[in-house]
Amino acid sequence: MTQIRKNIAETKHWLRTARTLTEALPFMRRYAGQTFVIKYGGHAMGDAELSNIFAHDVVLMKQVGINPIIVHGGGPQIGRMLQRLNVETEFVDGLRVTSAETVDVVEMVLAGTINKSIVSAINQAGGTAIGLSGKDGNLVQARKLRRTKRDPESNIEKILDLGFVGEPTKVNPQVLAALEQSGMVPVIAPIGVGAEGETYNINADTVAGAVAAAVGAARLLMLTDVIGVLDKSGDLLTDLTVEDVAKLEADGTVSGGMIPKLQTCVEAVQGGVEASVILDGRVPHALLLEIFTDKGLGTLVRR
Ligand SMILES: Nc1ncnc2c1ncn2[C@@H]1O[C@H](COP(=O)(O)OP(=O)(O)O)[C@@H](O)[C@H]1O
Ligand SMILES: CC(=O)N[C@@H](CCC(=O)OP(=O)(O)O)C(=O)O
Repeated sequence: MTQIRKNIAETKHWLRTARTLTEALPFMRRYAGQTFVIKYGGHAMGDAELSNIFAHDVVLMKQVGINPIIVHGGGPQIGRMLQRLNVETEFVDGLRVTSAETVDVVEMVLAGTINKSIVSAINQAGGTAIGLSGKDGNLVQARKLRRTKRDPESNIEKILDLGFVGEPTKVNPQVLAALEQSGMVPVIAPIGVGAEGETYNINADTVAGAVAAAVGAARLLMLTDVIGVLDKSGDLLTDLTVEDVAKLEADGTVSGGMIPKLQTCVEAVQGGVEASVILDGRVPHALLLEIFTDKGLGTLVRR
C-alpha cells in the first residue's frame, strides 16, 4: 500500500513538473512508428476515473505516433454475469472451465459490454477505436486447449477437459495493419475462432502475448493489480531476463496468476517482442510513466 501511494504521488508530481516534456520527448521520438500491445484489465478497468485516464493516455500515445493495440480481460465481469444467470463457474490452473452455455455468456460480456465500453471511452477521449473479437477478420484463430496434469496419487498424466477454452494457433495481423493505416486503435476481446467457426474462450494475457509476437511489437505492457514482480522480501524487481524468470519460478518466488503472466512475457520476447513489462494499473497514467520516463514503472522482462 505504501509503495502504491508513493507511485501515485510520484506520477502526479511528474505530470506537473516542467521537466515532464523534456524527459518525454526523446522517448516519443524513439517510439514513433512502433507498436505497443497493452493488456488492459484488473482494477484499472473497473474504476471509472482510471478508465478515463487510460483512454486519454492511449489517445496521447496515438497522437505522438505510437501504434497502440489493446487486448482486454474481464474475468470478474464474466463472473458477475454468470452469477446473475445462476450458472456455476470453476477455475483450473487460473483458467475458467467453459461449457457451451458459459462460452455464450463469456462472448456476450467480453465482445459486447466490456469491448464497447473501452471503445467508447477512447472515442470520448478524442481517438478512433474499433472493437474486435478474435472472430473479426479471423484475427485470433484457435483450437481447443490441450492440457494435461499429473495426478499426484497415481502419478498418471491426465488430460484436462476445460470445454471451450482455447489456445491461439494463428493471429492474422492484416486486420491490425489496416486499422493502423487508417489511424484507428484496435480494441480486442480475447475470443478465438476455431476451424469450424466455433467460439473459444482464451485467457486475455495469452491473447495479448500472441498478438504482440504476431505484429512484432516493441513492447507488451501488462496492466495488473500489483506494482510488478516482487522478490522474496516484497521488493520490486525492475529488470528480469528470461533466465531470471526461470529461477524465480523454480525457487517459488512467483506463484499463482503471476506464473502464466510471466510465461506470456517470456514467450512474447522469445517470439520477437523487444521487451514485456508488468505494471501497476492502479497508478493513474501508469502507461505514460512506463513509456516516457527513464525509470519506468514496473518489471521489465527481456531476452
Ligand atoms: N512474486 C510475485 N510478485 C508479484 N505478484 C505475485 C508474485 N507471486 C504471486 N503473485 C500474485 O500474482 C497476482 C497477479 O496475477 P493475476 O491475479 O492473475 O493478475 P491479473 O488478474 O491482473 O491478470 C498478484 O496479485 C499476486 O497475488
Ligand atoms: C479461459 C479463461 O479463463 N478466460 C478468461 C477470459 C477473460 C480474462 O482473461 O480476463 P482477466 O484478464 O480479467 O483475467 C475468463 O473466462 O475469465
